[in-house]
Amino acid sequence: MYDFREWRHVFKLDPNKELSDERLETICESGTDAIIVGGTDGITLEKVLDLMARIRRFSVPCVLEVSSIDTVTPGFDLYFIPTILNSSDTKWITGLHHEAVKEFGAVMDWEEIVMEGYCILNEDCKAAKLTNANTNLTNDEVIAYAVMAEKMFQLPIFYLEYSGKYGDVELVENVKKSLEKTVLFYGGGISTIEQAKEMTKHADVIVVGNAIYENFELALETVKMDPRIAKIEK
Ligand SMILES: CC(C)=CCC/C(C)=C/CC/C(C)=C/CC/C(C)=C/CC/C(C)=C/CC/C(C)=C/CC/C(C)=C/COP(=O)(O)OP(=O)(O)O
Ligand SMILES: O=P(O)(O)OC[C@@H](O)CO
Ligand SMILES: [Mg+2]
Repeated sequence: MYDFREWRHVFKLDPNKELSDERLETICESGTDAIIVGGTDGITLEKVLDLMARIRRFSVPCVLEVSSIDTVTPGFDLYFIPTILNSSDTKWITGLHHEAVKEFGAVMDWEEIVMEGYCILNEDCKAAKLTNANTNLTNDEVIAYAVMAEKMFQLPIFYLEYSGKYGDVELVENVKKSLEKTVLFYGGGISTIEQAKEMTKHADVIVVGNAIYENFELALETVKMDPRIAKIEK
């Protein structure tokens, strides 16, 4: 299923982190809607290619979330391109994107490319530091970014990013209410099925990343928040 509008749950795998073949198979066959390959630091083309080849043994949709121009490679089902709406450096909003389109424009298949408007809210996460994101935002300011993503820029995805920290459920609920068409991704600190269920009530898609590397069994359980999968398991 390559239509991210239908997704509810995805795992984000970091090419810079170790995962055994057995665990990778369990993740890919878990019933999750897709695997996103992405991370902030230590990402090399070699590591991306290796992880892509290992995921490709399974039928789950496989997405590259592009974090640098040097690590883009053909072979993924979709390419998610972050633009950090609350970055204070234009490089992370349109700068690198401009360079990439200059370099790859002629070979880019726009049907496979999906823009993500990020709002990063955990000041301590690597992505916030790298992009110099202004995380000191009121709820109204976050909502304004969501509305800009949808109404001004017509971005298909708005991504509330708390990487490494469980976020503010009420804010996620209010952001969701402010969106009509743009799909709301929530990622950050989901490590139990209870948290997965709580965020799923509001976000369209929840993203589980670090928990895979920290408590594999609990991370795996987060898939079961999806009634489609829970039903199969009953
Ligand atoms: C033939 C061919 C090569 C086809 C492909 C064509 C194609 C798709 C070309 C790409 C074109 C393009 C426009 C590329 C974009 C260029 C680019 C580098 C944009 C910038 C992206 C960006 C803003 C990156 C910043 C880092 C970031 C926000 C990454 C997102 C992932 C994220 C938030 C991870 C969370 O952090 P994590 O690493 O998990 O943290 P921990 O390690 O602490 O867990
Ligand atoms: O790693 P965690 O905290 O689960 O966050 C998931 C994802 O949003 C990271 O980009
Ligand atoms: Mg991570």
